Amino acid sequence: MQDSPHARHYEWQYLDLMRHVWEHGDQRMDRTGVGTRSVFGVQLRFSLAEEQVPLLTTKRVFWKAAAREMLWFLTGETNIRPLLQEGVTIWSDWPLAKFRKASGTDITQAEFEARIVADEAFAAQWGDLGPVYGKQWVNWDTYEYGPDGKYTKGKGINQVAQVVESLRSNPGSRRHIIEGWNVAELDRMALPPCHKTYQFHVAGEGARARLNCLLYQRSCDVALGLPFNLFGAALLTRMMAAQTGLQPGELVWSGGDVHLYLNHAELVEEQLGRTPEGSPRLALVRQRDSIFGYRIDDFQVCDYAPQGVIRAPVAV
Ligand SMILES: Nc1nc(=O)c2c([nH]1)NC[C@@H]1CN(c3ccc(C(=O)N[C@@H](CCC(=O)O)C(=O)O)cc3)CN21
Ligand SMILES: O=c1ccn([C@H]2C[C@H](O)[C@@H](COP(=O)(O)O)O2)c(=O)[nH]1
Repeated sequence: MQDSPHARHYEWQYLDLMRHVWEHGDQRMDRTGVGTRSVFGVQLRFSLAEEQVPLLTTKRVFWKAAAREMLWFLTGETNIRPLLQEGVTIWSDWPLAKFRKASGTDITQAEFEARIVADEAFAAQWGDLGPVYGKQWVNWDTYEYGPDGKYTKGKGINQVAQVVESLRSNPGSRRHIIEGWNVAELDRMALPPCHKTYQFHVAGEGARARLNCLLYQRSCDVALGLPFNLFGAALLTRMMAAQTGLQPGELVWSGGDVHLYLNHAELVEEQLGRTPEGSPRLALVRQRDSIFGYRIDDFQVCDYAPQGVIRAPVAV
């Protein structure tokens, strides 16, 4: 349907969801103390064919920050330093809050970030988020059990490399999964994974075989997180397709607790007054030898002329 010029713009799914959550969501207090309106169990579908990408046009989304975050996951990094070196500040709040509490100072976010960038030892001590996405994706801990019942650390599992391999060698498999929810390590993570499970699926055969992706997100901040998460999942799927010789198919996004923070009222009102326009395209301008070889300059977004930025506070 999305290929027809008369089809409804893909972004109405997002705006309809935002309206539904705001008007019908269950209002409650949440972990952050801000309060949300929440609905449970949502599905959205977006075509990734012909370079389509679910990038919002009713506000400017800083897609390069989302792309850099995705590339950072693929490196296995869990320290915010490499992100900050590239100007991406979306993960700073948690280490900052921890440092303020421990040091008893009220250092500004900018000062804290500058110090993480300038001082490697400081970054090692204060910039790490624990075993979050990157660690689980490319280096999930294993154990080797000895005959005495004792065990030693085994070699980490690179789930991303394994899925690339399984898509190539066994496309019909129903087990192409990247999982972030490592139950035993949740307590050491700054934030347990939100976009926790990515499942891939191959439809069709030969040169027309398509790669679909289903992302299950257990908890979703519709205003700030979802625009990033949709773009990130589309980008991951495009890289996966390029690495496995498949055509990009469909992104199915599935949410558990899907919410709007109560202090996002102005954003909601402003954005729901806007109408989606245009069809941005995501181009991969360079092929790499491995899914771990992509750089930010390998991605271009064309025909993106969004409406203005809408700022909103992030709940920590
Ligand atoms: N409450 C909350 N919402 C989230 O979306 C979220 C978290 N926490 N914690 C972990 C990560 C960090 N993420 C974030 C954090 C901040 C923005 C944000 O402020 N975005 C702004 C500006 C982005 C920029 O300047 O690059 C936006 O307008 O989208 C987005 C995603 C997504 N996640
Ligand atoms: O990629 C992300 C990361 C985080 N979020 C949001 C979802 C929630 O609002 C918070 C996480 O709080 P929990 O209490 O751990 O659910 O961050 C997101 O939407 N996308």
